[in-house]
Amino acid sequence: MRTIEQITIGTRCSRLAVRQAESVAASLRLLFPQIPVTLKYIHTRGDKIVDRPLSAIGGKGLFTEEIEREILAGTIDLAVHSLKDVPAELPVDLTLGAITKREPAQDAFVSCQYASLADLPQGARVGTSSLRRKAQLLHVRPDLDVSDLRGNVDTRLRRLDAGEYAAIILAAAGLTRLQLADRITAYLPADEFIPAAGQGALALETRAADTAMLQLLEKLHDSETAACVTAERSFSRHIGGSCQIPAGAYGTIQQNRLILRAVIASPDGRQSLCRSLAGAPADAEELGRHMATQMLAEGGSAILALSAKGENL
Ligand SMILES: NCc1[nH]cc(CCC(=O)O)c1CC(=O)O
Repeated sequence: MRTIEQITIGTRCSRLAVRQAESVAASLRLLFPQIPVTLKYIHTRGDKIVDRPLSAIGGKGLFTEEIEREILAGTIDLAVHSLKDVPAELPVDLTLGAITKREPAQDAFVSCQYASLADLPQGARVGTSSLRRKAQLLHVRPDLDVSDLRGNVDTRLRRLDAGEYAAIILAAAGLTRLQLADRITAYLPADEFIPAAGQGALALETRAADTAMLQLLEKLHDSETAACVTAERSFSRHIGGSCQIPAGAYGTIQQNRLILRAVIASPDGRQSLCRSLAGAPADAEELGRHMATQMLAEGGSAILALSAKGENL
């Protein structure tokens, strides 16, 4: 097994990505003071596309491909990703060496004028580009004018502040990590606004054969978070989920039981199928698969077909 003499972490250039990579670098330096840790900034395809909704572009791994290529080439050792942005299937020679302890996974309602979703006037404009958020918003408030909002967190907040939207929806975790938690007007309840699989957790991706690195990363691994996100990602994978589809999954651990909630919705929010299942944390993968099979059979397939046809978009 090689001795690790230095660690190069690859990161996207957005303020959130850099903040996340820096926090992992700081943890590594604390745990292994003798190992120098440096960051390498990498532009991804997803970063270059700012004018169209991601759901219209398609292609998995928009934010990860270039970075993965560098891990495989050995120009970086490690990538720090928002787990939510990591496709369900990884390239064969790569693995997630650690899942760090999750921040609150909920979506945040952010507004300059209104205290909550319920306070929004009829027909108010709400910004988000996520099909899942759009469907969930329309499910409870069909009157809303949900319109596209892309860009990094700062850009989205700036557009809200400029008055383009009555409110926007963002992951609470991103705001918290950027020390912008004071911008969170309200947390959307996770049982009604089921977050995206992996939301709020960070994944450390590395070479599957790099046993020395994997051993070192174990120290950053949070097994409760890992069980939850394993179930969530298993669900997504088994429904064939991507950001093209309004679906969400959220696991929590209560008294040593893994509770998985999931949603499959139509893009217009009119149909929304929600289920909750419990199982042992050790069976997380199986729990996600079981949830997917059950929901697809109970009408999920028909709802997904609406997304595939692009109906009601
Ligand atoms: N899709 C972009 C993205 N990827 C991860 C986060 C937030 C941080 C996280 O979920 O860990 C965000 C921004 C958002 O959804 O508001």
